[in-house]
Amino acid sequence: QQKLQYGAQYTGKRTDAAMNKWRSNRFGQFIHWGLYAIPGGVWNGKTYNYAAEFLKSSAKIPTSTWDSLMYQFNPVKFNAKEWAKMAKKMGAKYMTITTKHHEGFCLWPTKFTEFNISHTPYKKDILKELVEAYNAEGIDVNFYYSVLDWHHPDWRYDIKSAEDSIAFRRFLKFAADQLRELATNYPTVKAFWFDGTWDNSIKKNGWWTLEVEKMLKEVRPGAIVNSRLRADDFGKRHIDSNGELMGDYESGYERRLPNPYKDLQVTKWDWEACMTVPENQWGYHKDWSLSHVKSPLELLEMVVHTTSMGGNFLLNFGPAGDGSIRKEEQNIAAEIGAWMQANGHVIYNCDYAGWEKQDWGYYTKQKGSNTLNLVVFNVPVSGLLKIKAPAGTRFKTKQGLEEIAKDQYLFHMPIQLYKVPQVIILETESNSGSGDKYQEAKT
Ligand SMILES: C[C@@H]1N[C@@H](C(=O)NCc2ccccc2)[C@H](O)[C@@H]1O
Repeated sequence: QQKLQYGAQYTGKRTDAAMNKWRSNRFGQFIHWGLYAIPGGVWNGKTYNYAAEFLKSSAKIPTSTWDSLMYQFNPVKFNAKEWAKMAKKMGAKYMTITTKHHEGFCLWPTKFTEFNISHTPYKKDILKELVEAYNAEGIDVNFYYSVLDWHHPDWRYDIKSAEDSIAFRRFLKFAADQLRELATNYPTVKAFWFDGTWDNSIKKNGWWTLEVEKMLKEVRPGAIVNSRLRADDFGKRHIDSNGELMGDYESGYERRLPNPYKDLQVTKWDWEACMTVPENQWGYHKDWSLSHVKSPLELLEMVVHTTSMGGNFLLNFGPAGDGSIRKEEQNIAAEIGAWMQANGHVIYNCDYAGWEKQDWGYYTKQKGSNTLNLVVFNVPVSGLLKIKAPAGTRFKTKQGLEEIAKDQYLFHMPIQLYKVPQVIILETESNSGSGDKYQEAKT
């Protein structure tokens, strides 16, 4: 253990009301929307199959050319209330919006750069419209903010000279000013999702990442920041040089989930996974035939998988440049929403149950309750669900449950065709403790 000035500020999970609400939300909608949605992955008639929000670099477009897209940004089909209603129907409890992505274009009328929504034909404060529409639906709003900024002249990937460090100090002040502006002008914001913090320039300025965390929590008490913002005294990111998680939740799972057998360490802290519908498209891409597009059921399984390991799941939508939501995304929202409508009680305010995962699916548990939720994705041909209970567990539920050995059970599922994941709720005795019926075989 060494004394760190810019390391983790506390250990263990936050248990204040703001963090408890963030944790209980479990399922959120990510929205990537910016100038990149206008070309949608196509430039001069050529389709680029890289992530659409990287078109500027994949098509080697000069900054001045890219930035002039601002004068075309006029989403005539944008309707914040419609987006919010769709998210509500999907069962999202929070929404994270890209206030500024790597391109540097700001969705709010910031004082600190002209490269913002007020200089587009649309003019109005899109961020304000979204925050109000989503909050009106009872959905919390969080802000994604990319520190990496391809537009700003003082951005540096590394600090190699005195000039670099003078320019980058100006840049860090610019970014801190924008973040203070966001925390001040949109007072219902709940959390800040930092991205674009992997470069050496940031790793060499860990002090700034802590200063931003402190400032945001001062301006907006209860505010939540992700581990991706943070670098410590030695440039260590997410986890400090003493092995402690920095920020309020771990944000390393991007387009991948922790293994439910091998990565159980994640159940010890708060974490969030973010996921694209295609293989790797966050911004709107015109051509989704270029990769696998995940089905509603594939995505729903990820939601349940994440809850079963005590994490939040942030599912990405990439609205088109005109403000419309593509049909695949509308369909996902409707299908996931239908299941969440009937079964949200096994997701919201649920957590890791501590039971050994089985092939048929996932366990979740309502905090402090004696009910155990089984969410079945893979119905065995036998119809028998294997359950290995913690030592001495006693079930209140008898229906369908067959004890076959010490702490080993089979749950009998009715043999039928299942088209959606099945939820089975088992009741355990509150003080399930010692005493067992079958002796271990002597082998
Ligand atoms: C949450 C996602 N993070 C962004 C991302 O993948 N950035 C990675 C990256 C950006 C720039 C150079 C190399 C790698 C994506 O554009 C999404 O915003």
